Amino acid sequence: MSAASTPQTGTPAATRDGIVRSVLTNPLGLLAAALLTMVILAAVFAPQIAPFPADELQIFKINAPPGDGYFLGGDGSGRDIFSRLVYGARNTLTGALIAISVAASIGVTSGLFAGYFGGRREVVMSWISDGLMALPSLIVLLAFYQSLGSSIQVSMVIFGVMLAPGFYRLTRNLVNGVKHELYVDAARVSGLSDLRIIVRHILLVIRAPVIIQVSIVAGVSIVIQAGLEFLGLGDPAVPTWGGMLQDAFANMFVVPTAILWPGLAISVTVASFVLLANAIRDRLQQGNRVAKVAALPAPVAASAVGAAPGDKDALLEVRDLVVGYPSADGWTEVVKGVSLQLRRGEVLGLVGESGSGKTQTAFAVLGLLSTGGRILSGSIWFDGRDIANLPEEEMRKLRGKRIAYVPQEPMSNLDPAFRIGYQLTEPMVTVLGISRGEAKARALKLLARVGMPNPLRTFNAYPHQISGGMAQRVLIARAISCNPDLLIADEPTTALDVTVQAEVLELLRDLQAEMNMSVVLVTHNFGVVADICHRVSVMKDGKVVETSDVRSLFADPQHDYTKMLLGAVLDDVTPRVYRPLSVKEVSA
Ligand SMILES: Nc1ncnc2c1ncn2[C@@H]1O[C@H](COP(=O)(O)OP(=O)(O)OP(=O)(O)O)[C@@H](O)[C@H]1O
Repeated sequence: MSAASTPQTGTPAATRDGIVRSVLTNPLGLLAAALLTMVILAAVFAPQIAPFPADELQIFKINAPPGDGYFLGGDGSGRDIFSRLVYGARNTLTGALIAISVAASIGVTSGLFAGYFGGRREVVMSWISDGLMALPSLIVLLAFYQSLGSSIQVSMVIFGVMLAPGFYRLTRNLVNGVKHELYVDAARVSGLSDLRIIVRHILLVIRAPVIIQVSIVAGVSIVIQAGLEFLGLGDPAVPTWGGMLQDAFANMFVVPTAILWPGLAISVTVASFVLLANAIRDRLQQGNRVAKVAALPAPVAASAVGAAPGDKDALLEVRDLVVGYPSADGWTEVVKGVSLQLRRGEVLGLVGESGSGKTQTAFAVLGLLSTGGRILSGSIWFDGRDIANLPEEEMRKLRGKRIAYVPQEPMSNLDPAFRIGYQLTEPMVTVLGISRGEAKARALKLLARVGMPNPLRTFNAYPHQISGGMAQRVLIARAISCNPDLLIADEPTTALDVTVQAEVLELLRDLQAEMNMSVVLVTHNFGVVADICHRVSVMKDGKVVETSDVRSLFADPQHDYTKMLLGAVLDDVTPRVYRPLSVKEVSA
């Protein structure tokens, strides 16, 4: 289940390549990247590109029209507008770079530490951040201009400090969102230092939103810088777009077109930064969908494969199921031609090592594959109907009512914001169409049935007020509340402690027998298989390598992989005596 709930993101390099490629395949992203590249190249190679030095005056070219070596004409002092635009790009981008560097280094560093360590550090940093945000940036810049002089670089340093709270808040919130992830705990437990965890694990996760913020702030800095220069607060000796705007504005009635060029340079550059940020954001919102997906083969249509099973007792028959996820090289198959059969009232164990495709097979039956996942071929016959790739509305009618699901992690499957009672009654009201009162009465009976000592108290409790074992019982109660024909349980006892595991397993077995439910039990625990299953399919690398009734599997495993799995479990242990109920006994 872990892999299913944690989509594969590939290596950082691959992800970076993916982002770059998809930004460049987005027309607006490509346009923005091309324009910004031109501006950056102009800034870097200004001395080579500009035909004249930025300050070279030609007295007879004052306000001259384009021509005679001045591509865009002369400004009010007889300087080449084109050359000043090119040098202006250099100074304007440098100013923006200063503001971003200051803002991002202060904001991201403090956000990382405040978010990660929390406590007083976070309180103090948040006060400072809130204080800075409360100050009006423009007034502060004017005040500093008065005392520090006309350097636009100094103004940009101060502006960077004023922008730092934006980065601080973003980073702190992102860190708060990821610092309790299991992989961060695992890194901590494995002895990594806090600094290393922050740099290796957390920074990597938060980098994309920070890049988007950088892009937006770059645009804002250019606008503010140009505004200050336009007000005459820059160094008149340094060519900048804002300074050019001021100069052109002064001569607006003589040469109205002169204002066009710096205005265009500022607008195009700022728009490019914003479009680039949007393109990156769009890419991130698409998750891991790669650009190639459109070219991949369409999934099979429902009912396109084979005929319904002849066996009237068969509730579920999975035939040659192939499940894939898009990757840079096409579809990666994670389930490779799985076939399973399940009769009414039967419990089928799906065993295999981690990553063998058990959960993906179960999720395909539920129609709940993670984003991008598809059934590429095969069929899933449920009660005489092929439900592979059934439209979502149709699938929704089956889920909950006819096919129910018990997850591995009870706590994360209960919404902490709602009482247990609401979470139990809501599906019944929606799926069965009964009244709230009826649903409540039924929920209380179910809670008593799954072994809650005080059903009413559990009904009124929030998820954090009950234990993991109780939460799993609640989820089992919810799963059976609409009398499903098929229950899919994905490692339902793995997250529980050993004594509770046995009780929950016993509960599942009793309920299965009482309701004559068919159950697919995903597990890697042969003890669980022996306790509750009638038949078992062993999976390896996305394929079923052996299917047999449980007794034969333990007595005479056929496949080497099954022998190896059993050997690993049964080494030095006397196999327990096993006698599951037969389907007939269960139905009787
Ligand atoms: N969203 C996804 N995108 C791409 N590959 C995935 C995705 N989810 C799962 N996989 C891959 O599918 C394969 C099978 O995963 P699955 O979760 O079915 O394994 P499992 O047998 O249930 O293992 P476990 O017992 O650890 O849950 C794994 O190689 C996994 O990496």
